[in-house]
Amino acid sequence: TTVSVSATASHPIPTTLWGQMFEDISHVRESVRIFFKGLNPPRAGMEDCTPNCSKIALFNKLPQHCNKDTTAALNAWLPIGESSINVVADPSPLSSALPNSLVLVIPPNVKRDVGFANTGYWGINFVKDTQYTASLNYRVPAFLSPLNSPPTLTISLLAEDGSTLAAHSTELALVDGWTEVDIVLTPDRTPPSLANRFAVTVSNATHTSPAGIEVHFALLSLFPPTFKGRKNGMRTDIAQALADAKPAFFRFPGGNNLEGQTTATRWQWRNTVGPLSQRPGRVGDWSYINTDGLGLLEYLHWCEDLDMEPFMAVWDGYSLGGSSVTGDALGPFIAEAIEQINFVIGDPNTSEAAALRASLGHAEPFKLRFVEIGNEDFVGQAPGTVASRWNWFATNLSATFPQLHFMATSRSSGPALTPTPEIYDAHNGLRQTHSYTTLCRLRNGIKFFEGEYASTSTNSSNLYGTPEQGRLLWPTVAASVGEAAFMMGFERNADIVFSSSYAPLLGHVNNSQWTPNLVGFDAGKVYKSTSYHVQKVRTAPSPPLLTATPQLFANNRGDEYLPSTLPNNSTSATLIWSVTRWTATNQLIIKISNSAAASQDLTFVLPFESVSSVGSLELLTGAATTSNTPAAPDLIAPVASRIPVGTIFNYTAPATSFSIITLTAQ
Ligand SMILES: O=S(=O)(O)O[C@H]1C[C@H](O)[C@@H](O)[C@@H]1CO
Repeated sequence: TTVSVSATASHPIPTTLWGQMFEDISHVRESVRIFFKGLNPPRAGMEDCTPNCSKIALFNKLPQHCNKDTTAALNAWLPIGESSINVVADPSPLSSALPNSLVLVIPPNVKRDVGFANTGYWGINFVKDTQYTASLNYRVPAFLSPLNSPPTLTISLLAEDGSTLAAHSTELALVDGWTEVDIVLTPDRTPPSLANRFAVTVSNATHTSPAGIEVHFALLSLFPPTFKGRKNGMRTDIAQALADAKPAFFRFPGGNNLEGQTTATRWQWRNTVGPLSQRPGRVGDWSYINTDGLGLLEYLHWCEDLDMEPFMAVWDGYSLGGSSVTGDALGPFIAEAIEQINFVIGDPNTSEAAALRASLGHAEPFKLRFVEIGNEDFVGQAPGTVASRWNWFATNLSATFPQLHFMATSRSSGPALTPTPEIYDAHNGLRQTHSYTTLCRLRNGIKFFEGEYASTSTNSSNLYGTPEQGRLLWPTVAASVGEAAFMMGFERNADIVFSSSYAPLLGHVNNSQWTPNLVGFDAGKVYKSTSYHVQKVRTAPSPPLLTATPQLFANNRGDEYLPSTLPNNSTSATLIWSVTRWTATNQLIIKISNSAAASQDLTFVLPFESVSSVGSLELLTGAATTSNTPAAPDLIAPVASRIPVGTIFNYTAPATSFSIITLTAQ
């Protein structure tokens, strides 16, 4: 195949082309940050726990949305010694948002320590000399019978064999009301496994009260060191992996998890900001409870810390259960969206929501240009309701915030919306072989955010089935090579595709509601998939450096597109390429995706006077069905090398491979 390249760029590559989308799916929101968090009380009449609830366990919210006295409310909680533990609606709760407590009952005449422990999100990773920040609240409803000395409260980190890695003891305050304990625990060694525990015990509490003595606990949390030291921040290894992919934007809070199954259980920004004790959490849309310990302000800090701009969604009246609000009834929800936006960009002197932001330490507005109206507002829609809701939201929000760009999330093919959307967030599931043609959209002034795509299955007629039906558990080399081809379609169409993101971004390997995911993780490690290696994209237009750890799309976005011989764009095509240029350094970036089972030869013809004689090659290849998995996390990684190039040069793309060739040409 001969590829002739034009020296005249057809269009720029937008800096927003590559980014990340995030939502609380597969337990990412909590376990990427906290080992476990506050126990939260069930509000009256909360839904019964679904079986999955037992998977949520950890200290988080579990009990909040599970009726008390249920085994689900105690999952991952273990009694220590001759104690019994339970979750109750506390008559004197820590806060109205958290009306439940975990109750430790200390029986009479107990001789040994009693208490409870938590096993974390399928384990807890402790490392020697690392500082873990523990916090809890307790109250002793009825004072212990007069004792010769006050009981001792001990908070400790335990290894699988029960040995103590770190511990801190304080006197149990026999006062009416809640006492907060905040301490730092530093393990004196690294335990051999992840099967470790966070433990709370009470000693020296001997008494003779036949019914036993209760100690109530609430809002317990344990934080590892966080990315950039943010309070209530992100686990450093996961945040670093995401940062290394140099995302230009960050879409949040969903995805399905924005929508709620009902209007009442939608994501509500105000319930996700302020002190953790004031965050009631909600029944999320992926079969488990969201504590909302990671809320709107934490998302915005995340954007600042990774130099990403927010693509923030507002709830638009439609919920996954099929209920939708339309017409005048949308008023309160439009007001809620206006306050949410004002929390991000408003003036603290004129907006209460902006003043709340200032009171939480960020007086300056955050950077915000793009706001999505809902998510996938085409699923199960009563005809036309989305048109009505879009009209209400787009009309009111653009009148209030004329500087913002609003994205529609219904299908651009219909129903017709007024006002005409400037942008649609299109979602493309992809089969294993790229569907390059999908991208040839109408050019009618509309811009596209390819907001969710991934190669999900080897079965093009069943993209979201079971593994037996072809669904991928992990990205495979073939899937990632297919995505690379699809992504080159974004470059070729970057005059109308201004942004794109793979979905889902993250998934806990011990309990995912979706596969494949770009980055997997467990309590101790991060697993970078073959698709993650393809995704890494730089935002800043600076020359790609042949770094020690080769990056693929990262460092290789280029800032303008050079037309070249168009590849065969049938869905059976197996050889796709694109050429972009860094104008600052006259470097060409040639990307080639070969999804065939055999290598394919290409000849590049470059219309430049002088071309470097040696180029850098970053190559991702391997057996088509291989994946990086927890068992073999680094099986497939990009390999950097140098190859001969020139004004005319040949390149053989290996079978099932994605290649990036960088050279200088002027
Ligand atoms: O079942 S789907 O609609 O395909 O769910 C997809 C689309 C939705 O926005 C996101 O939350 C989810 C996983 O990426």
